[in-house]
Amino acid sequence: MAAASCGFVEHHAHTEEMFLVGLTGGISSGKSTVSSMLRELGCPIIDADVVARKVVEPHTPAYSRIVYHFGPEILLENGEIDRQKLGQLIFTSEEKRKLLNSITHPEIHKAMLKEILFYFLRGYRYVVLDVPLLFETRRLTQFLNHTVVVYCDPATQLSRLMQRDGLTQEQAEQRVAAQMPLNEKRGLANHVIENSGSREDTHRQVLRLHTKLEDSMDFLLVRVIAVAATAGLSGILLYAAKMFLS
Ligand SMILES: CC(C)(COP(=O)(O)OP(=O)(O)OC[C@H]1O[C@@H](n2cnc3c(N)ncnc32)[C@H](O)[C@@H]1O)[C@@H](O)C(=O)NCCC(=O)NCCS
Ligand SMILES: Nc1ncnc2c1ncn2[C@@H]1O[C@H](COP(=O)(O)OP(=O)(O)OP(=O)(O)O)[C@@H](O)[C@H]1O
Repeated sequence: MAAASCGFVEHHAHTEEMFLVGLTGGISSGKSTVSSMLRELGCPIIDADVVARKVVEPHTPAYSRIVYHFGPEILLENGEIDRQKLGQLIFTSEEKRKLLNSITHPEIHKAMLKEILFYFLRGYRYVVLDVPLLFETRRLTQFLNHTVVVYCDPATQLSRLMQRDGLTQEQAEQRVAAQMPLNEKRGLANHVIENSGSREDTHRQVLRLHTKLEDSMDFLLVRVIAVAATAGLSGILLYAAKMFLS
């Protein structure tokens, strides 16, 4: 079985050798930055924010339920959901946020599962799931072998968020407050990427993480070889016993 970069193996997939990596963090802490670095290294990434956009496209079940509950005033002229408007509603009301989550999250998880299967069928050994609300929903954590939190200090997170999304400080603080504190998430993860510094510094840490994930795969290969060797040895012993007894 030939192993190549980032969990990709030629030939068919074996479910017992597959594993999932959860990548999370806070809003604007740098998940996309880290996941694009991992993607450049060849890792298969499933981005929950991208999936979340697909499952609310017009004519989908989640779209109909959002329009039913939030009203047609939530739509743009072309019929698509006005994400900015919906964002303003759900980041200022916990009740509305919970309602939107109850509509979108089951659809997001189903669509992600399909993508995971697609990667595994193509022979990838592991898939990285970029999920902002990984520890808030906890639905996926039981399936993960590694969890990675992209951390940055609160002041840097706030200023990057304000700058990227053109938000006021109050709006940015509301969005940060809608999630589990980043410090708490850091304590729940197996691996932490500290992204308060430069991109180069983050890149160095991503390279180290990548090596660790590849090593996990080596461990699995060693395990497979050990099992094969044990099976081979048992075969020889069985053959010797038969010869001895006959
Ligand atoms: C509220 C929406 C319309 C805002 O869309 P917009 O394009 O402006 O932002 P985008 O989707 O890129 O999300 C940006 C970030 O906001 C944060 N965020 C998004 N939804 C939520 C939520 N329900 N609760 C807390 N934080 C959230 C995440 O950190 C995410 O990375 C959109 O985020 C949405 O539909 N959210 C509900 C689905 C969801 O939970 N998505 C997160 C992935 S599981
Ligand atoms: N190390 C860094 N140095 C400078 N700017 C950075 C660094 N890391 C990320 N940024 C910038 O900070 C902003 C947030 O980063 P990014 O989009 O990767 O976060 P995110 O966690 O994916 O956000 P969200 O979950 O809200 O989509 C972006 O504008 C990005 O270019």
